[in-house]
Amino acid sequence: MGTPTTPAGREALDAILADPSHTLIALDFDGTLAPIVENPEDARAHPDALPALTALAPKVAAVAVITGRPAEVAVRNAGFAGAGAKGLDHLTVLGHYGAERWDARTGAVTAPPPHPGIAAVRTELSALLDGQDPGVWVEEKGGRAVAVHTRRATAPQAAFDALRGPLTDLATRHGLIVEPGRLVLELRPPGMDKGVALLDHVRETGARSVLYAGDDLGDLPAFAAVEKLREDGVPGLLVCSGSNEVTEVSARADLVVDGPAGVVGLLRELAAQLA
Ligand SMILES: O=P(O)(O)OC[C@H]1O[C@H](O[C@H]2O[C@H](CO)[C@@H](O)[C@H](O)[C@H]2O)[C@H](O)[C@@H](O)[C@@H]1O
Repeated sequence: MGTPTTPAGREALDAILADPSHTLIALDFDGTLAPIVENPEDARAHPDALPALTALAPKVAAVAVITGRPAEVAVRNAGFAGAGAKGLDHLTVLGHYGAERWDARTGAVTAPPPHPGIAAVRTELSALLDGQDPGVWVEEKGGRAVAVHTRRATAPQAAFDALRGPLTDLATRHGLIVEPGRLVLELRPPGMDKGVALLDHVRETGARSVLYAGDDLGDLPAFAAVEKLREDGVPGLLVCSGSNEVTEVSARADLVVDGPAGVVGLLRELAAQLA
């Protein structure tokens, strides 16, 4: 298992190893548990993710996946609902940045009503994207958000930069926010982020230490939440699933691992050490 490069990270790892039954393991999905691919529908958890999680979950207080995806999409693409997910009864998936929730114990999804701004934005989006590179496309997210992807454009970063301003104006006019990610600009309701979701889940589970792993800008509120928990005396280990697309996350992390394969290796090692 890699060694955290910061004193706070080493303290948190020691706390996790000493008292795993009060540890919350919280993980992002895309880019952290699942390798990045061109088509979001094709994203699947790393093949070793499920075995690693089923080995680790019974040894800790709780495991949560906190994702921008609809909860049921993350559940399906991670393979959490199938027979291979034995031992994951303490697993919760917090979708749409924490606005939605799926619990392994019940298999049910709870969600607030859709924000009316999403339908309004959807009707204006085609005109705004008219004339864009044909590789720019819109992901529908169950009527609760829309994501404009530029990964397939001829010049992905230039398309992202050009669209950011107009999409922000559009979102603002309809009471939404823009969540920038890895070559994606998501228009979604305000009021929830991964930091709020993580703090709520720490309170709910009574966790006394936390590990959070993420790779993207949308994970930074969760990183800030862990930093706040540390100030309040709750040790937290910040893990970056490293990529060459986002540098802000590795700069804030205690431990940088090599993408989803590295995250899964860390989870597996943790499970082995706790045995
Ligand atoms: O919070 P996350 O689990 O990281 O989800 C955030 C967004 O991830 C998805 O997009 C990213 O992954 C795609 C599949 O690998 C990739 O094609 C895209 O470029 C990435 O940005 C997802 O499609 C979005 O809806 C999520 O908001």
